[in-house]
Amino acid sequence: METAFLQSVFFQNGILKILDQTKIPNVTEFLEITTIEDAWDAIKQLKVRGAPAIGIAAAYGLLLGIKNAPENSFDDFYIEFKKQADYLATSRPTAVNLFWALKRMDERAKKEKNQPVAKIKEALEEEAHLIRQEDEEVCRSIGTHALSLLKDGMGILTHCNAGGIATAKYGTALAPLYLAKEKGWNIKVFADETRPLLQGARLTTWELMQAGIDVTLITDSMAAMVMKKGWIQAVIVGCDRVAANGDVANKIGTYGVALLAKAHNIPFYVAAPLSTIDLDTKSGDDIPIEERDASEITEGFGKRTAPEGVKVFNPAFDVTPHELVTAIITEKGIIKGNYQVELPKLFQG
Ligand SMILES: CSC[C@H]1O[C@H](OP(=O)(O)O)[C@H](O)[C@@H]1O
Repeated sequence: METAFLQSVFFQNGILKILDQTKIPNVTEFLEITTIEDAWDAIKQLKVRGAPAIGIAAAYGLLLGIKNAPENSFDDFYIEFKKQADYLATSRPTAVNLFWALKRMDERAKKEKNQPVAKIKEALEEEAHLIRQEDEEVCRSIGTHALSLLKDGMGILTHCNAGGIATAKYGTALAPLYLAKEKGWNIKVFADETRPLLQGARLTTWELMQAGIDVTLITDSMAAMVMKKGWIQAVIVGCDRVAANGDVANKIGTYGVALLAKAHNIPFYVAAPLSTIDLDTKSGDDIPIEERDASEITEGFGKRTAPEGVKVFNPAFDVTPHELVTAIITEKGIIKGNYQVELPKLFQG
């Protein structure tokens, strides 16, 4: 039986609706967003999060920003369009889906430039819905390809949340787990809590438990021990940007998990939609890494756990060198070997 998924981001009657992921697992609450400023804030505060979900939210948020854009000429409309798109682009720097979605909306606007502006706005809403719909199909396809790497009874470790709520549906790293469940497999998942924002503890365990999938919560520092105990046969994670050489930016802590997997001779898989592969970024050194507020570490979830004024380093992501990536699982298939050569082939027709 197919898993029932909660849609975490969608657009209805001119309103952007998002599942507020900062409230999970305690409250399942949808926000109704009617301004681009609130869309920007929802992305910044991780109320909507996960690379594909961020791209979808940005496409819908842009519709809110151009609602009252001038309709006398394309040129006047496009000045406002660019201003609003550039504003959304400042919300978070690492997940390339944000920029990929905004670029796709820009290309659609230019394609329709000879239409009356009212029609262009309709076409842009159609494009935003297409981005969401396609992501659903992409994630299901990633799940199907990833499933070929898994076996009934396996132990899987994952980091952060790359589940259905981080995408239009199914997720990326978690997609094969839902398909495995549909096949009646019993895969045992170990979810890193993923400090400091605990996407693993709060979101991944919540998603998998709802689906009846066997999940055990561990602290990030326990990953080495569970691997040493032989409980893990594969690691699968999501990503926020794959560089042209196969270096992968993902939630902070992923690089350490990749090193542990290598040390224990465990395959380390990255689930990546083509919308997260950025051939314009040469290597991981060129991926902008978001740094977030110190309070996420010193008083996470409102409880102070470090002295006032302590120095803090809070990068939201790290980069796993391509040498540690066993395979990149995309909607077009599983990529191994020389990523510099293999990744561009994904985009050739
Ligand atoms: C399916 S993309 C999931 C990816 O995004 C997360 O970052 P954030 O929670 O900050 O949006 C994390 O890196 C996940 O692997």
